[in-house]
Amino acid sequence: MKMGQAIATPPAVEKSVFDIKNLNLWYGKNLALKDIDFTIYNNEITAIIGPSGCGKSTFIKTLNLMIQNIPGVRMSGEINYEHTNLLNDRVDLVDLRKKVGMVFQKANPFPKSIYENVAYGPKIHGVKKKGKLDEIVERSLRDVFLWDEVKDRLNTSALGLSGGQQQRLCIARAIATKPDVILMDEPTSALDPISTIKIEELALELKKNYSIVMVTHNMQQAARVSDRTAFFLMGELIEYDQTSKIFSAPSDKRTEDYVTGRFG
Ligand SMILES: Nc1ncnc2c1ncn2[C@@H]1O[C@H](COP(=O)(O)OP(=O)(O)OP(=O)(O)O)[C@@H](O)[C@H]1O
Repeated sequence: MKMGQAIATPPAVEKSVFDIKNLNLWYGKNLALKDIDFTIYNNEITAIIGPSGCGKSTFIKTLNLMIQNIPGVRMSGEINYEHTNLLNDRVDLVDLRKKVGMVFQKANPFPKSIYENVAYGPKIHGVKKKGKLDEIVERSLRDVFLWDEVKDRLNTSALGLSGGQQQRLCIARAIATKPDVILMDEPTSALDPISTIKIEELALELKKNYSIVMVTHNMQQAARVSDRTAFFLMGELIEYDQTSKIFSAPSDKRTEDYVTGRFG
């Protein structure tokens, strides 16, 4: 190397968290996911978009195997997570769902106190000491920017919170067990615009420590928060790329038609 020559910074290595290959999923005889190849990367927000019925919810529910609760579901292919193919290897579902947490469209806090909602997961996973639980509850509620709003009413019912607060509580409940991945299935579709913005800001903050996969009907939301966007159509993954590319210069005409509002 010559004197004064700059040392090139090697490109950051993108680490994947899920590596999905040839995933097919049937509800009875109906093929709902067709040959999906999909890599989900660490510390990113991955948005899943597409018209109603294209398979977004089905896909996201394969990642923590929640889909298996539905009778008649059959899958083939590979869902590789932490060197394990979730479809072939024996998987401890309690452990998987600790690592791959989920938040739903409609906030679904347990009919218990705010404190108990957050402490629930850690207790199941063996944390018994009150001091440790207190610490986890406070940290989780701080991480979702809810602590200051609820610290004086931790022992009151979670059902007394507003919709937006309930959704942040559900995210706190998901992160209390220190997952790797948080799945969000239309997390803001039942919320007002201010609560929606709060959840989006929260997702941007959380991706520093977690990987987030977010199903959304709202294309502006995908464009605002996600690093990569996947466009599904009739069970197929049509295009998956950097979000900026999907919204400004998609490769597939069908993606372009969808993101420009020509159908959907
Ligand atoms: N429990 C089920 N049993 C049978 N078919 C189902 C079931 N759930 C979904 N499907 C079918 O699978 C396909 C994909 O549905 P899915 O709910 O994944 O779509 P989606 O993109 O999430 O739709 P939406 O945006 O309306 O929520 C649809 O044809 C749907 O009818």
